[in-house]
Amino acid sequence: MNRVVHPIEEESYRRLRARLDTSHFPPLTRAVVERVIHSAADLAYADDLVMDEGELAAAHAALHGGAPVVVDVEMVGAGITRRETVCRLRDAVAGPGLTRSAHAIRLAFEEVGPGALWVIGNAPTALEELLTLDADPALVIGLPVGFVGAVESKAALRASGLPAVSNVSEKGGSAVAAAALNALLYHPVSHPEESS
Ligand SMILES: C/C1=C2N=C(/C=C3N=C(/C(C)=C4\N[C@@](C)([C@@H]5N=C1[C@](C)(CCC(=O)O)[C@H]5CC(=O)O)[C@@](C)(CC(=O)O)[C@@H]4CCC(=O)O)[C@@](C)(CC(=O)O)[C@@H]\3CCC(=O)O)C(C)(C)[C@@H]/2CCC(=O)O
Repeated sequence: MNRVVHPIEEESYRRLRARLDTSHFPPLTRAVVERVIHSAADLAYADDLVMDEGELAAAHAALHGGAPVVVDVEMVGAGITRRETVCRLRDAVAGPGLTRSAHAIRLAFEEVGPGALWVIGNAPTALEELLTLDADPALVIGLPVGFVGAVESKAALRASGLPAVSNVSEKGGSAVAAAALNALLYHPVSHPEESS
């Protein structure tokens, strides 16, 4: 995607790189780490985020091949401005032992089926629910925030073996999760003829 980068964003990246050497990260990992840090102004994410370059490469191809993108809450979708997203929170209802966010994940899976990219930035219960489904995701960006359940749900994501972007701490949030997806959206698609 050809994107015109605003001078303020350019300056933000210049200052970020002056304070943190990210050059040792492989390309997609670097793109995600930098965009998350850029969105949160929090350099500590460099040691907190967990991801795998090979999984990112496969997810990047799926994303640019048209795989659907599902988000847990509208706030995450609002941050992903260059791609349509699926969010079923408005249709969801809370029940005994079920948050609206978790129900929304069930509804979204019924809509999109396997192979989607899932972006969870708010609700730990949404991530927990996703892990109970046979969703065969292209990627799970699991970056819910908070004191209750966020750390545990992200640890469960890592233990699941699914392709994932997560972090170890209580930090996260809608803007950070949207930024991680945007990093993959903005990263150029290389064509075989360009590398020969
Ligand atoms: C427990 C919940 C937490 N919410 C957090 C932080 C924020 N949530 C905002 C908003 C507007 C929404 N949060 C809901 C998702 C709502 N939040 C919850 C739930 C009660 C349970 C989720 C869970 O534990 O997994 C959840 C309701 C539900 O039944 O699922 C939201 C749907 C509530 C609503 O309006 O009905 C709503 C989502 C709106 C959307 O679609 O975008 C905040 C903006 C609230 C605020 O002003 O404080 C904020 C946004 C943070 C962000 O970056 O996303 C926590 C901190 C994640 C908290 C988790 C537990 C904790 O540790 O406190």
